[in-house]
Amino acid sequence: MPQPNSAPPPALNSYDEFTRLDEVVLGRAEHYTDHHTDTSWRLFFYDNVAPVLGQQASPSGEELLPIPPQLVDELNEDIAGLADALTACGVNVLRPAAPGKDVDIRSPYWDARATPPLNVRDQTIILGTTIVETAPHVRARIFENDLLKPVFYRYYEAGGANWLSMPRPALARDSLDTGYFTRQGLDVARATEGEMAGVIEGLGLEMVFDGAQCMRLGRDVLVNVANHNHELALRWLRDNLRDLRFHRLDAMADNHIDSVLVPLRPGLMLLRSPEYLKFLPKAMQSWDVIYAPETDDSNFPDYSDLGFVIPIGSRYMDINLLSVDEDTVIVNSLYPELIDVLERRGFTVVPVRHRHRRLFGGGFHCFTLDTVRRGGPEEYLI
Ligand SMILES: NC(=[NH2+])NCCC[C@H](N)C(=O)O
Repeated sequence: MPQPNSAPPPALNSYDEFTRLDEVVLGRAEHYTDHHTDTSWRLFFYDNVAPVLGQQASPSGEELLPIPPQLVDELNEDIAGLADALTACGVNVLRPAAPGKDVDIRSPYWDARATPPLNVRDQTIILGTTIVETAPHVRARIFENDLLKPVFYRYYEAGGANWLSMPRPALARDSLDTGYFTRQGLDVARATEGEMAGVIEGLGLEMVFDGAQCMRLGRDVLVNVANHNHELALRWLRDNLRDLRFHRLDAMADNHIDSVLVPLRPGLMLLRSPEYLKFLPKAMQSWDVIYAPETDDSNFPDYSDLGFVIPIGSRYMDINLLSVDEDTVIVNSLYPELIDVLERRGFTVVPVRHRHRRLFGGGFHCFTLDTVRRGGPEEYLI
């Protein structure tokens, strides 16, 4: 509960990715001890992990893949740098509660080692003045938002904020759609074999969706739909948030799109490559584009000595920048090529080091949930 003398929190208001940021939730990585590489995890990261599954992911059929603690310490150091940079930019930084221990969770159909609330972009979308909790794909993440509840109640108690939650999926044996991969001719056996989850008779594909499948542009929201799990979620969004216009992006990526596309200001976006233009709404195809510059392998740490080499994120993770306002962006200092391009376009770049972005599946946009920005439900797609 708020202390009697503390200033009232600002009202939840977040309609876009680029207007002036006043308050943000920044994830944390304590107790990130393992990747629980069950079927839900393997399918979620299949684009990145398929080539290495069967090698490092489960060397002896074990589902828990221990993460060397040194890497988590270094990740926490880099997140502390991000917190300092945000504060120096005048942004109020809130944190999820800490898990306080390694957490094992169990549903009637499966069990999992819980993931800490690091990529807080994923299980929630702020749509204007509404907190929308989404429907996790990865079983290990199903209770992750519990640790954000103190923050959500802070806004809810202050008034002005609505709070909705998609139906919580059971994530039973047949809940997840493998269609995105099979349509590309890929064999998903390496993800689905050894599936431990129980069956719920009569339950097929469920609504399953992550917040990071959306990009917000005022009244318009782009939504990546790569399979039937997502299709159900898009319908739910349309039914429940009637003042917003949702634009379906047809399988622009397997799930998240924030390492493909980041709108920088009205009329200008950062895009992974020209191949992605065709997925965007017509009105956006005429925007000015900054394409992600090539980067060097030397900008990525070498993990061979640690024997831990599962990249769950792609080489493009650093597209995933966070805008403080339409002229100021926080960018990984280990992507100097992008910093250079943005500075030449007149941006003030705040460089923050982030070493292990490919191991924890997130960049600065993923690690943050921007709860208070100044923009409203503007019309940017005209
Ligand atoms: N919000 C996030 N966790 N985004 C991460 C997207 C990562 C994307 N799948 C890639 O490998 O590039």
